[in-house]
Amino acid sequence: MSSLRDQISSSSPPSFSFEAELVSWEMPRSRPRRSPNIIICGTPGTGKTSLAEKVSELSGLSHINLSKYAVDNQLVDGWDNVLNCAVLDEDKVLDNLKEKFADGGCILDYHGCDFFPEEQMDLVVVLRTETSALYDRLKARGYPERKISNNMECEIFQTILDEARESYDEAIVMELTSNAEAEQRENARTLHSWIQDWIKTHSK
Ligand SMILES: Nc1ncnc2c1ncn2[C@@H]1O[C@H](COP(=O)(O)OP(=O)(O)OP(=O)(O)O)[C@@H](O)[C@H]1O
Repeated sequence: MSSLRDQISSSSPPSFSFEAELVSWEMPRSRPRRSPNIIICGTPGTGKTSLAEKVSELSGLSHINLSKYAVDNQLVDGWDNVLNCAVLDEDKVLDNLKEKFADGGCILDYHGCDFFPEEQMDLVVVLRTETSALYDRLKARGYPERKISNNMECEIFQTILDEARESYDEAIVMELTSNAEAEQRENARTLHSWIQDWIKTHSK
């Protein structure tokens, strides 16, 4: 009498195959975003917050002023005495924002951009401002000379633009000039129509 093992090994294959079972089981994927996530970055004073507010008004996406958000939600890791601003605890920030990023529809405004996960970002906007206009804006804020010159150097050496290009696929990095108010309105319209196109394309 044949053993159970023999019976199993000699029996014809079952009607389903193990391979087919495996193929039908997919890796869990992050849920698709219904709206894009956008970072607006650039040297302090280039107009990130004011542009993000305008785009948020036009598009309905939610604006997160990251420096303020991090302070309000205790996601900071000290104070930078040179730049005179809070130092973010990047891990805490990412952990705090991961659900929002997964849903999509965030317009983040922050001077840097390199620590956001590339797969969660759809567009990285880098604002650029001529040095004379930037100097006037920073001076009007009453910033100390050291802070002004640090920020001016950052803009002259296009530090943030390089950071964006090194951290993300260049196809999603958009450089926009932000020297005059008319330009800011134009930038807001450009980003609004980019968002509408993105939503149309991704809802098909
Ligand atoms: N394109 C522009 N033309 C003229 N003025 C502008 C423009 N963009 C911003 N401003 C003005 O410059 C100042 C700084 O703008 P804003 O606070 O938006 O800059 P920011 O990049 O967010 O700065 P920070 O990083 O320090 O928060 C504001 O008074 C704003 O009205």
